[in-house]
Amino acid sequence: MTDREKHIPYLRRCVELSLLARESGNTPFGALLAGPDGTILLEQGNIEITGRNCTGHAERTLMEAASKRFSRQELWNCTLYTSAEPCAMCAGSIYWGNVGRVVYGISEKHLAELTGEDEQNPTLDLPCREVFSRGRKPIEVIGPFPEVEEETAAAHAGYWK
Ligand SMILES: Nc1ccnc(=O)[nH]1
Repeated sequence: MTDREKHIPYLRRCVELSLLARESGNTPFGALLAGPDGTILLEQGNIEITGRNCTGHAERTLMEAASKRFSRQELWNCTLYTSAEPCAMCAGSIYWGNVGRVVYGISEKHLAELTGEDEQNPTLDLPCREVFSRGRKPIEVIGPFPEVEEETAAAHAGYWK
């Protein structure tokens, strides 16, 4: 198995989490935190609607939980997996939370095509690599993954107006 292939089961789990979020009345996004040995430490779906919280994106909510549970040094050796590329807010929380690696399924550009003109997700056009490039530490970013594009997009099918 190549290093790239090792990420795919985690991204598939993020898609499952995105579907669970959708079933629970939220937008279809899911994220998880994996430790240095690949153990899944935390899982999180989007909670912005049921939580009535505009910052309830899956990744930012995951980072809040992660920073309560783990030290900054521990988080630097962890990987945040997410169904869709983190927005600028979530990239900020990953940066401040000190997670060293991000792996995502579909790009923000692709997400913008899926969400279209829907006011509920006015997708930003600011790739997370650009956000991290203005920072003071080298956060590794891997994505998009064409291998999971279809199933990730399927979790959004019929959701956005
Ligand atoms: N990548 C994401 C975009 C929008 N909402 C989320 O929870 N996650």
